[in-house]
Amino acid sequence: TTLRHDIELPNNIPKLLIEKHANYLISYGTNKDEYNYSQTEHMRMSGMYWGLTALDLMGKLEQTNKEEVLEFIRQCQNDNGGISASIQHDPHLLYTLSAVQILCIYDALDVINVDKVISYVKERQQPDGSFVGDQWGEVDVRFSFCAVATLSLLNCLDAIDVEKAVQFVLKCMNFDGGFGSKPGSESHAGLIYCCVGLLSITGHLHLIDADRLGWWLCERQLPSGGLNGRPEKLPDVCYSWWVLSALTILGRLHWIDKKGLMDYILICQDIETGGFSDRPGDMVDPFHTLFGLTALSLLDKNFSLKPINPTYCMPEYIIDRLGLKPSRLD
Ligand SMILES: COc1ccc(S(=O)(=O)N2Cc3cc(-c4ccc(C=O)o4)ccc3N(Cc3cncn3C)C[C@H]2Cc2ccc(O)cc2)cc1
Ligand SMILES: [Zn+2]
Repeated sequence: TTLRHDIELPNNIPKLLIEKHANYLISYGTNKDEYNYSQTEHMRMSGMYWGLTALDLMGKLEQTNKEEVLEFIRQCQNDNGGISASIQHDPHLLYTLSAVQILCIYDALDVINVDKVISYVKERQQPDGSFVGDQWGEVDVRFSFCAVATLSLLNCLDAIDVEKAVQFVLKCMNFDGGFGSKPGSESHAGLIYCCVGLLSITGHLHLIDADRLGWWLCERQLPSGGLNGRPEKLPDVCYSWWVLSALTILGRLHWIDKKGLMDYILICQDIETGGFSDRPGDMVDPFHTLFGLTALSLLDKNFSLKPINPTYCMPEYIIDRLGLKPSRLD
């Protein structure tokens, strides 16, 4: 038998500890001298998006300091329109998307210069349709997703060449039905989410082999119930989100053993501190806390969580308010 990387699950599964997770996220953002907080300055804008989206799903957004967040975002917009992870850092498509997602949740897009964000994103597109993340020029299909998601949230997709952006995504498709970060790169669940999400926004899902990709995604589930991101890897809560959101968009969520995955995710809660970790017993962080909650929201409506939109990883009611209709296969 092939040696499977996996973990053993204990038999008592805790229920979803919403109050603990809300307190963990609120205090993560408030005591700024705490060690972990200082280590994440280089990705602060994304960290804020992860924490605020999780709090909104739990119905706790009114416990956040909206004015402080809006002032921070305003100070992170650079002269070229791009938005950085922290004040005085370099702008990047990753943090421009996180900032726009936060402003959509707070319904406060007026605190930034939207026209300059649009031109910053447009300037990142390359002749082959791909996108670079910032002025250092690294190409990665993750940045294509950031560009398309940002512009669609700003209702301005026509600022870029959508057909060429789609062509580049198709060059990243592999024979296993999955997608890698660049043409020829190995399939990976996180990149599959980015490519499926981009094709969902632009209305090109018919270009995907949904059965072949759906099968590859279901193969991520291990005996522990958890999902990994590539064959032979260990399970990890954040892959629950990358795999489940892609399967939901492809209309094949029912191909997964939902109960097994739910138990795996619930075991990854820290019942003392609140928060979710990648695997049981590891350190929790806001990243895995968001993706544990969004996966549970997709798996079962009976957790007291708001519905999550699988394409944008934002609360469904925000996508509805923006009048956006990302496509899905039924
Ligand atoms: C702890 O080591 C890492 C490694 C990579 C990163 S990352 O920025 O390239 N990134 C996001 C990420 C964030 C965290 C984290 C810790 C504390 C906070 C506070 O907000 O956020 C932790 C991990 C992490 N990773 C790494 C990872 C997650 N599961 C397995 N791994 C190896 C993902 C990584 C890539 C990424 C994914 C989505 C996204 O929107 C942005 C970046 C960050 C920390
Ligand atoms: Zn992870």
